[in-house]
Amino acid sequence: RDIYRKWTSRLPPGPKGSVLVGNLFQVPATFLHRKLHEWSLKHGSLYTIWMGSQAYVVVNSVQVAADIFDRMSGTTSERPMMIKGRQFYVRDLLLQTQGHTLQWRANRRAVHANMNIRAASRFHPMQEHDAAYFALGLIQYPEKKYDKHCHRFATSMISGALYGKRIDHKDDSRLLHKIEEMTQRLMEALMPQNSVVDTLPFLEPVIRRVKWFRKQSDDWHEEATMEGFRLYNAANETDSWGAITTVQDFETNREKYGLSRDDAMWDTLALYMAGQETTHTVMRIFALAMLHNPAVMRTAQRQLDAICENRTPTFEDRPKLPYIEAVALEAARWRAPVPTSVLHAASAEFVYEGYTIPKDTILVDNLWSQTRDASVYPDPEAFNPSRYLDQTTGTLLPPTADTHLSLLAFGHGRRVCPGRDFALNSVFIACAYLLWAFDFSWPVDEHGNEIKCGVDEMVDHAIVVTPRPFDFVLTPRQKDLEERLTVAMKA
Ligand code: HEM
Repeated sequence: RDIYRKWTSRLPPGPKGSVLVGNLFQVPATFLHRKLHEWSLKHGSLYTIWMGSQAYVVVNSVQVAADIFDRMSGTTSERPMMIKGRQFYVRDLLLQTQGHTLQWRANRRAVHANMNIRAASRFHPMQEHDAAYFALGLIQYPEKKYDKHCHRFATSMISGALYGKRIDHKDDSRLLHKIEEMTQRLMEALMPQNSVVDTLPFLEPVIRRVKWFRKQSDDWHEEATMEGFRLYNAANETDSWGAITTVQDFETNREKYGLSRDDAMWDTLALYMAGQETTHTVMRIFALAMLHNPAVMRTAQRQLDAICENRTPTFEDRPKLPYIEAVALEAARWRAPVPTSVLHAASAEFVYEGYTIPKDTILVDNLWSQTRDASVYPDPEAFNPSRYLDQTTGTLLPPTADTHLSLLAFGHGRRVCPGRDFALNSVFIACAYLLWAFDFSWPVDEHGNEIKCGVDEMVDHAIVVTPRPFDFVLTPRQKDLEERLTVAMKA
């Protein structure tokens, strides 16, 4: 039946696979985006791969993605069944894997109320403070690797906004690691190539019935519920700078949002899981980009020096710092942290360019290929913040209504990342502080050769792909830097 279905399908053609399992054995266990990109060079902007009997339509160009995920979002905003991850691990309680249901809508509304562009600005004082603390930490704790500093910063931001709990440089608490470790286990379970039951769904009733098969997922669920409530119940009212925490808002407005206490707990956990490693990764990509592109670093520093002179940057300076904003946007595009986004699915059959895409087809929003689409990003491998700027005035170009080119790394349609404004605020202010405070350079070996990390030396953490840890030298570029950062933190 499957073979007949494949032969008669009117899906876009793709790489040839074997008759029974399709492309299953051609799909690598890691760096999936590289294989999908390689196929896109041969099969174009839209192609199909088969994992057993499940069709995956891969969307590779900016225009086709805008058509399918934005214009047709009414039918393309479903999430796949993902029996192992969505059903067994999170029991359909986690926002990012939930179906396009009324419950998901209620969750999204509550999250949007907290993280939309205006609401997210209430966290500016906390973010400014923590950016100064980030820069100070790089001076005071030089033995700690840069990636650990980024990790602390990203975790402190999200846990401050959700629970009002910031993370200290000396802190090595559960807050820093526990949720991340659980997210990692979940991400692995969600990767289709790691799930036998998603490739051979007829096994589902057996696995559902036999407790032993479900041990891993049951343990994960129990642990996540416990950790989630531990954090939720201990949350502070504000982030310590006067902004209402997300938990506090949920507790005040739960009824209005249509959430139970369990829903509210899972929503905060969803934000924590989604916001920690992504933001952390962009900060690592930013440093890698500055080290490989010293001319960009100097242009950014010139703009900072002209606007801030020798005081620390603030959010108030943002409209006058378009180049720094563009550096943050380009870091997210250049090495998209979530290169194949989160899988979407079709909730009904639809026709696109003469192809018929049946209900339940999985849709891969291949952000990696889209962010290398040379028709809209000329010379896509170059790290070039100027692509977002008006070449005459140097101001930020208005967003492209059709294709949101400056925000492509955050996905599409109704599922677009609801934390993007909050994330970009964190990244903007941290980039501004680090560029204002330091020059970045590669360390050298005993022969004077630079010890570099290549732009493609990445680690795959399942869903999030991040640069490997690397060393570099930070040279202070301001007089009395430590004192000034300390003063900025107290301001
Ligand atoms: C620079 C950092 C970030 C990047 C690159 C990023 C990227 C993404 C992407 C690609 C998606 C999938 C969108 C889709 O399915 O079309 C997503 C979803 C999501 N993100 Fe982010 N994200 C970032 C930071 C954050 C932060 C800080 C939060 C929380 C405050 C967050 C919360 C979420 C949630 C809850 C979803 C699921 C939305 C849904 O399924 O309806 N993200 N993000």
